[in-house]
Amino acid sequence: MAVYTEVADDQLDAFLAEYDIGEPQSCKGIAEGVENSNYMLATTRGTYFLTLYEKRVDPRDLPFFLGLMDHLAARGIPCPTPLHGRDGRALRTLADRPAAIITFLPGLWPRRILVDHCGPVGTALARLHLAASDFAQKRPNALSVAGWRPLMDASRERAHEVAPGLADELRTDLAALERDWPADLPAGVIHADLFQDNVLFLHDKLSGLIDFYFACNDLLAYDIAVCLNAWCFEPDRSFNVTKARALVGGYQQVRPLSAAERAALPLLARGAAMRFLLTRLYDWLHTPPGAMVKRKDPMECLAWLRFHRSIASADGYGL
Ligand SMILES: Nc1ncnc2c1ncn2[C@@H]1O[C@H](COP(=O)(O)OP(=O)(O)OP(=O)(O)O)[C@@H](O)[C@H]1O
Ligand SMILES: N[C@@H](CCO)C(=O)O
Repeated sequence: MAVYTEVADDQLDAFLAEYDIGEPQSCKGIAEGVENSNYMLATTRGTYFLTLYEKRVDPRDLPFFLGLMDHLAARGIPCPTPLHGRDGRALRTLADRPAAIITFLPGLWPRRILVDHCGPVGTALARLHLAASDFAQKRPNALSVAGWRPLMDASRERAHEVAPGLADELRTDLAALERDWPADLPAGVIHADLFQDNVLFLHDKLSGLIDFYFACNDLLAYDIAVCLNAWCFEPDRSFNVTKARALVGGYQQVRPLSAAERAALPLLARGAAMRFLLTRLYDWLHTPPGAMVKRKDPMECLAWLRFHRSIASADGYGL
């Protein structure tokens, strides 16, 4: 259960006294999620989402994440809005942790991805990119190509515990990605983790984009590449070109891709598969037994990576 930090009643009362959102009625821990402690907070005025940021979030990044949500919500993106206290601050301290209250969005994330989910996800992603284009704060992507070798080094010696020969297999991919990674494609603020559990739907309509805690500045097309991995593979790990067409089609209704972005998609998708493989591999090997963190399967990403390796152009995705 993702409640690492318990909040005592008097701590909550003192915290809420800084806001103008009524009296607390209940504050229930939310079991899902692994990074932070999350609570559904009901007050006499409404329902809110309270997060206490745990150790994997660098507190120095929080003004970027909260400022970005403010910026996007003000431009009509269906993302949570941070609540500001009477002193104007959205970020404060609760139970010795950095903490913030954000609006509670309606909807549920889709347990089974359908083609009909993919178009709206692409469209929402493109809108996010455009809406963030005048966001002033910057946050480099620590998990882009320059960050992959150190991550690999941290797992190399034990990678065979996950799959025999894994480190050797990844060596060639990593070298190719480092050599060919594009530098001159359109860049801006990206979500960087728009997986199915970060998109809410209500009555078949996209109702929310959440979890901006990997957002950063990077290539816009890389965000599409993340989504090709996250949304277009079936549980049997086969690639679904209909989903890819819907996703990229939805994106291009709002922001058409340049020829160079289109051409770069196979490499970017291979890179995105590498990024999630390496963080999952690291967590797999370094999470102590009994920890509350639910580990995700790195082998799923290896299947994605192998597929993208075999794709020569965007045509290979049915685009
Ligand atoms: N603003 C929000 N409104 C409504 N539900 C939300 C909101 N933010 C998150 N949730 C829901 O709360 C749960 C936990 O959130 P989330 O997944 O962001 O947690 P997390 O600790 O950051 O973990 P992770 O990074 O692993 O996803 C999820 O079920 C998500 O759908
Ligand atoms: N979306 C990530 C988990 C971190 O949010 C993954 O699937 O590995």
